[in-house]
Amino acid sequence: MGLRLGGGTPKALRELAGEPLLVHACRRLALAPSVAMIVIAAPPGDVDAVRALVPGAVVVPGGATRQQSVAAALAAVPESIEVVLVHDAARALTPPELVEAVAAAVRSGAAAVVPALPVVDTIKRVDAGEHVLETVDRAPLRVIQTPQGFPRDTLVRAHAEAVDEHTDDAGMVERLGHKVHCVPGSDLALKITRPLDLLIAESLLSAHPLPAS
Ligand SMILES: Nc1ccn([C@@H]2O[C@H](COP(=O)(O)OP(=O)(O)OP(=O)(O)O)[C@@H](O)[C@H]2O)c(=O)n1
Ligand SMILES: C[C@](O)(CO)[C@H](O)COP(=O)(O)O
Repeated sequence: MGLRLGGGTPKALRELAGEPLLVHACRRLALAPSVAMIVIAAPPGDVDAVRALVPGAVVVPGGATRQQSVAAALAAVPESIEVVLVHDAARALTPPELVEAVAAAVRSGAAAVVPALPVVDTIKRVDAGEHVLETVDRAPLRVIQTPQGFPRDTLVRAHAEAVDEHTDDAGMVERLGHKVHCVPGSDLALKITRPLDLLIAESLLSAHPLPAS
């Protein structure tokens, strides 16, 4: 619903440079040679609007949580598709090269692939009163982005066997005991979450337009 971004419109439909985030995201996905089809889990009240925005995509109603939305979209992926990438419309400027790198790593045999960036700030753990308990070693920490890639069967099993809510799909595959492989993430794949992120995205978009087709 884009509550942290504000504005009263489901986030995927909020505009960046005159076009919905969803359209920016799908355009970049479609430019990755590995992407054969796009399935969108849309806000349930906006399914028709989303179909009109991305005519080539399969559109299904999303769920109450991100995990439920992914499960709904996954159920609409044909059996013939062997590699599934799960992406956030909120990461609207994710470059096609990153999409392709994730798909390639899955094809090379990984059970789960995530784009990862190093942590740039000092990280501290705090108690309920906001008192610092410890300063965490940030060297082994990573910020995780999307798209996240999986062999279809692995992702289907992870969703079928999930007993609690996860903030990403790789976390569910991790729970099955599989190794999750990191590929270098991208600053362009930032998740547009707060109003500041929209300003940053505007600036990134003018600095990194897609090549004219
Ligand atoms: N029920 C939901 C909730 C989120 N998402 C998607 O998951 C991605 C990451 O979620 P987030 O950034 O948390 O989006 P919102 O849930 O819209 O944000 P907020 O929590 O601020 O409302 C977004 O592309 C969003 O569209 C989804 O498909 N289904
Ligand atoms: C999937 C994700 O984008 C990876 O960083 C993130 O976990 C989504 O989290 P949100 O709380 O639903 O924004």
